[in-house]
Amino acid sequence: MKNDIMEFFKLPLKEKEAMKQLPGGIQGYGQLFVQSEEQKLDWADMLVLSTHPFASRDIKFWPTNPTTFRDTLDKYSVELRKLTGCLVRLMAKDLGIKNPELLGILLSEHLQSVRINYYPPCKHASKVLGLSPHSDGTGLTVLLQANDVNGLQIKKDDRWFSVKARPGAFIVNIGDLIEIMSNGRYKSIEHRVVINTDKERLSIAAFHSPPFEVALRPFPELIEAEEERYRAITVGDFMKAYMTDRLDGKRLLESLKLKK
Ligand SMILES: O=C(O)CCC(=O)C(=O)O
Ligand SMILES: [Fe+2]
Repeated sequence: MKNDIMEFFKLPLKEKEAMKQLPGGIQGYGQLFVQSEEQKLDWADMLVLSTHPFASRDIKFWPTNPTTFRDTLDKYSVELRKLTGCLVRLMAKDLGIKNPELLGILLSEHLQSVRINYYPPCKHASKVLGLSPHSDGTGLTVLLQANDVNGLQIKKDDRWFSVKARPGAFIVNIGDLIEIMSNGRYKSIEHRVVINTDKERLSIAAFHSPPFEVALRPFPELIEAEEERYRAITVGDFMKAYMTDRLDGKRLLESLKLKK
C-alpha cells in the first residue's frame, strides 16, 4: 500500500487529475472542507475513496497507475475491517455492552472509506498546516504514517504533542461517533498535521462508521447508571454537518452535548 500511494502522488498533476473530485462530491483527488475562495487551504493533496460496502465504491476514482493500486487497496481495506472488528469487540467488552444488537450497530455492514494524504514540504512550514485541527467524524480511524515521517500532533490538556512515526505501526483514533455511543467514556481525539521544511509526508487514514440510517445515541446499557450526555442524531445527519463545514476542532460534537 505504501509503495502504491507513493507512486500515485509522484505522477504528473495531469494524470492525478484524471481522478479529480467532481463538484458536490467527496470521493477523488483534491481537497476537502473548502468553503470559500478566501479560505487558506491546508498544505496537502488527498485522494478520498469509499471502500465498503462494495456498492459505495466509485471505481472511476481508483487509480490504475500504479497498476497494483486497486488490488492493493482492496486487500488493505479488507484487513483493516477485520482489525477494526477486533478493536470494536474489545471496546464493547470494556464498556460492558453485551446486547448483540448494539454490538451489531458497531460491527454490521459499516461504512469504510480511506483518505490518502500527501503533504509536500514547505520552506515556510510554520506558516501552514497540513491538516487543520479536528476530531474525526467517524467511529474508529486506523491511521498509517506511510513514509515514517513525523507530522501528526494530538491535543491533550490544551497542548499539542507530536506522535512519533514508527515503521509499520497503526495509530487508532477514536472518532466522534464512538464518543457519542460510549456516552463520553471514550473521547474522540483532536489532532492536526504540521509540515516539514524538507521532507514530504504521506499517510493513509481509514475511517469506519455505522451505516447512515443508524440513530446515534449513547448505548442504553450505559445510561441506566449515568445521565445521557449527547443528543441523538443519525449517522447520515452527523456526516452531512461534518462534511459541509470547515474543520474546527471538536465544535460539531460540542454542539451535541446536552450539558455544556
Ligand atoms: O496525516 C495524518 O497523520 C492524519 C490524517 C488525518 O487526521 C485524517 O485524514 O483525518
Ligand atoms: Fe483526522
